Amino acid sequence: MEIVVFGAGSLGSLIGGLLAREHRVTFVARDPHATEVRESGLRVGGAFDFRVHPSATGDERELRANCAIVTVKAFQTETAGRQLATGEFDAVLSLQNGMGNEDVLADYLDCPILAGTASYGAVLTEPGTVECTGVGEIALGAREGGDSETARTIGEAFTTAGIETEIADDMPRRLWEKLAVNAGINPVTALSRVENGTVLSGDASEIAATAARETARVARADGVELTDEDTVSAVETVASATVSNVSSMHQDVEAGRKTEIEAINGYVVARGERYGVETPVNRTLSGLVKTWERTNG
Ligand SMILES: NC(=O)C1=CN([C@@H]2O[C@H](COP(=O)(O)OP(=O)(O)OC[C@H]3O[C@@H](n4cnc5c(N)ncnc54)[C@H](OP(=O)(O)O)[C@@H]3O)[C@@H](O)[C@H]2O)C=CC1
Ligand SMILES: CC(C)(CO)C(=O)C(=O)O
Repeated sequence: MEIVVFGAGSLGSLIGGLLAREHRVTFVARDPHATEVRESGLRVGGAFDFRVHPSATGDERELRANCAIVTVKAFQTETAGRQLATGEFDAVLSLQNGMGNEDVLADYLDCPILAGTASYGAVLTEPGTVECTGVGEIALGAREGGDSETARTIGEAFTTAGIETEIADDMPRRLWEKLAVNAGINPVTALSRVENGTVLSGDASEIAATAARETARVARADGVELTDEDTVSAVETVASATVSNVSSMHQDVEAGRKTEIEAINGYVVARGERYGVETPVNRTLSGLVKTWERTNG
């Protein structure tokens, strides 16, 4: 299969590297990473140890492939959609965190847009080298839920490349559950500068659980079956499985980078307003992170 990875940073380089063992993969990446991959290949370390040689370009326009995988940060999705619209793809799959990415892509693209979640951990440690910090799985399917032939085809391509992949007919519920996990863990760990395991006890646990319960309430107002108990236990399961992880938002604030707060807690607040669901903890967390962004990001 011909696959384009649009935004080959940490996650995109890992997933693209795994796929390149079986498929023809092109990275759309920034320099110096793109040049290093083009000239010397990509080393995948951490939980893996191999080198592959995908194509790599910084030229985002007029690309063609069976599938484009979008792995830019949520606030870069609109640019990705605009650039991908200059090319031709049978399908586009978002593996990003946060909500609304698929809708933004659908605004620009005519092909089927698939939703996905990734529980792999990845860090681009230097140009040409990505470390897998946690082997997880990919779930992908139709963004509106239900069966999808396109999702099955792309899922098979992932599986052939040795990626643990589930074809899911309930992506809206999965996206909301992942959103609840991120809404609970990410801002709490970022604002307190603690590892994920800290949200398993004390005040941090209560704040994360409340943010997750608020998210579940908004999800239900949006027509998705998600219980408070399921979301709180999802937060606990992920925090337990990633005890020593530095969450992506914590990494962003440490590095002085813009965060994905708008697509995570900001989305919960905005959707809550639409349905008349109160989300005071998400509003507070979102407001604090945005205040930090305005003054430091
Ligand atoms: N890393 C992980 O372990 C996981 C990440 N995710 C999610 O995946 C998404 C990506 O995360 P992550 O990989 O960590 O982020 P990164 O910032 O490492 O990767 C995105 C990359 O895309 C590049 N990029 C953005 N726009 C363009 C463009 N127009 N052309 C070329 N390159 C571009 C960025 O460059 P620049 O920074 O210069 O803009 C960056 O190198 C996020 O939504 C994240 O929440 C989900 C699960 C796990
Ligand atoms: C699951 C979690 C919280 C793992 O750190 C994550 O997705 C993130 O850091 O963005």
